Amino acid sequence: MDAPGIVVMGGSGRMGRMLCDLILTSDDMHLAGVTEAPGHAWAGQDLGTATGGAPNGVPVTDDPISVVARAQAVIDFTTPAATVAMADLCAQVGTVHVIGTTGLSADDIAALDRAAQTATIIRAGNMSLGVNLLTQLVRQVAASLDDYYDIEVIEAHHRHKVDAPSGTALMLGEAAAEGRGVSLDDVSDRGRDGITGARERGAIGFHAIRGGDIVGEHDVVFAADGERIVLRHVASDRSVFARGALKAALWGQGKPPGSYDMLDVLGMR
Ligand SMILES: NC(=O)C1=CN([C@@H]2O[C@H](COP(=O)(O)OP(=O)(O)OC[C@H]3O[C@@H](n4cnc5c(N)ncnc54)[C@H](OP(=O)(O)O)[C@@H]3O)[C@@H](O)[C@H]2O)C=CC1
Ligand SMILES: O=C(O)C1=N[C@H](C(=O)O)C[C@H](O)C1
Repeated sequence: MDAPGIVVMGGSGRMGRMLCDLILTSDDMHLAGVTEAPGHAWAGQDLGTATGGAPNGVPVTDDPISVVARAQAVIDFTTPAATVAMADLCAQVGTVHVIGTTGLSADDIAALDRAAQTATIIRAGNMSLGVNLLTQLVRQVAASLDDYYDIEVIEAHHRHKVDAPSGTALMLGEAAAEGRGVSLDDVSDRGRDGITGARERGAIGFHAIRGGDIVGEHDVVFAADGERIVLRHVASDRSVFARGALKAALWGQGKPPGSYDMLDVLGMR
């Protein structure tokens, strides 16, 4: 069987560039095309030429259907609006949709769930093995401690990041809430400022640092009187996210329609 054809959305983005480079050197898949936002300077060009090299036969387009219908998977690290539109297209043509985009609203997630009735969607706020393992550890620690231990999630990212809390912070917060047997919506306390009053017992706090070129760092703190447990993940290279996404694209081949995440892909459930 031929190696699956992959379409990368937003090939000029930070994650898009990393994904294209990895796929172009992979024996397990080939780069079937790259999509860009309507009117992007690269649209209509060959990817090799657009990136200042020799032509490599990979089309860049702002008309996704022309490449998606002939591919086996789309990898999408873009924006919520672009992701929701692509989920509809993947549902129509039966292409696996791997989603790393964060900052999705409840309405966006509902739209993705509707698309997943006919499409295979794999979505995670963090595609690295390390963070997905960390979610399991956080769930376990939260289940072992009572709410005398205050939980705070602290994340740090580069100055260009547009959403907060990060998708990873929300995954870790969800894991902590699950471990504690509560709903995150009921206990979430985001970005304190001013005269906030004393901390509410049982709250799960979120704090975001933005600066420089930080790739992605997350601490989950369990703080009690007299001791503190800190679970930490540090990403120093975006390839950890890209490799997870490529693994998901291959794993999704032949899977029935539905909503999956990286715990499914990594066999960690
Ligand atoms: N789940 C995970 O493991 C990870 C998730 N992310 C998330 O991925 C997303 C992207 O991150 P990052 O790569 O740093 O961001 P960038 O802004 O560098 O890249 C996003 C790219 O998407 C492009 N784009 C926007 N709209 C469309 C469209 N309709 N069709 C095709 N391309 C489009 C943008 O183009 P233009 O600039 O022209 O608008 C841009 O090139 C964020 O939500 C981030 O949080 C990031 C890393 C890991
Ligand atoms: O925007 C980023 O860069 C990242 N986004 C993801 C998130 O929101 O958690 C994953 C990673 O931390 C990098």
